[in-house]
Amino acid sequence: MTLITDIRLRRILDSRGNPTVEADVLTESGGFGRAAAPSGASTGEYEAVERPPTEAIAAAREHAVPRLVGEAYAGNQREVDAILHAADGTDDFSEIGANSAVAISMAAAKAGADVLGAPLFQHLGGTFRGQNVPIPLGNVVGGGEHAADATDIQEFLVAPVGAPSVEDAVFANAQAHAVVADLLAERDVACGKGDEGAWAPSIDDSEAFELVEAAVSQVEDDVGFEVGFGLDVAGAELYNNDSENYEYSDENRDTAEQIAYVAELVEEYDLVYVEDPLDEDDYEAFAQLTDEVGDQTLICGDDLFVTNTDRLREGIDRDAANSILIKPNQIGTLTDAVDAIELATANGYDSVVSHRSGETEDTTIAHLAVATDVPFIKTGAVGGERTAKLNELIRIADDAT
Ligand SMILES: C=C(OP(=O)(O)O)C(=O)O
Ligand SMILES: [Mg+2]
Repeated sequence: MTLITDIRLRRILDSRGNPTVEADVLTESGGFGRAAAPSGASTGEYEAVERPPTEAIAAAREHAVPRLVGEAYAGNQREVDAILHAADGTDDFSEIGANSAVAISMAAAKAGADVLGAPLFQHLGGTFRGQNVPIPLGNVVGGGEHAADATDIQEFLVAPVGAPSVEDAVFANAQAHAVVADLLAERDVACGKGDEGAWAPSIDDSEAFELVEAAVSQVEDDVGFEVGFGLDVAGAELYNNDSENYEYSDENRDTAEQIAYVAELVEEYDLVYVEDPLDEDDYEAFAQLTDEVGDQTLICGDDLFVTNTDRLREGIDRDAANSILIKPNQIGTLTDAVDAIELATANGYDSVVSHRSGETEDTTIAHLAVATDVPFIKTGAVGGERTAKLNELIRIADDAT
């Protein structure tokens, strides 16, 4: 029934105005799935390779499409994804592009769900999933690679950890985003938004901490449940391999100083989440920080792990973190992403399913997060390509997908 009969690939726009790959998968019994690849800006060095969309599409048409059409069943995700790997023939999708691979992988999953007449999360996770919807981490202030002339730390994330429902959590994040705008206006700080819809003011990190702390506490008082905050430091972007320093606008920190700085931030602001506090090659420094504050907060590896089970296994062996960011396009298929989540869960790591800075209206990650029962999803606070996922989570909780 889910035999793939056609795959169509095209270039569409992403949220930055760049081209990305969209895939349609059609099946014998009329099933249809459509998905689009997101795209990172602060990409990890060890991610699967994103090719320019025109090249990725041509290569996938030549190598992958003929192996899938009339051969594979969209309902059998592992088979589809294994064929994508075999068709590519490299270990980083540098032939067909991780952007073509992930678009086809996700579109096949949607086609499989369509044939079943089931929501995507249920097709991916089984009938007992759907009761737990992850708490969204909402980016309200940011800079780094996502905005020019803004904070050094890439993302200040609101974490409504006490929210009784995903709907309450989504609205708390949006409220915090609005409160930050009011606080900036009171200070006469003009600003635009970064790639993920967070405010991107030209302020230093210490002022951003002050603002986000104030916004979070105002929202917490208003909503009556616990709202914390966290960070994506994007440490690899700050780290200079030559100077061996983390280079901030106002000062440089060596690795020991960076560990002490982040540990202090965790204490001072009671941070519930810290992503990529250190460089993507420095498992040892990650392990030191996790040893110091890992019992108080999530230390999450994004560029460190790149959704890759080999890198995650090394991290687990070295006690480098206690959580992993999951971005399907970092590794190229849903199977690989789910394998990373399962390895994490088996070893006591929390998984955080995540968007990319360049996004589309695609909602696959909302379903993936529910299907795999992860505690958190990071997908922005406002902006159409972000609210596409947030609103889908509300629909899933309302049994309306
Ligand atoms: C979402 C992120 O940014 P990008 O997509 O640019 O890697 C991130 O670093 O977590
Ligand atoms: Mg990150």
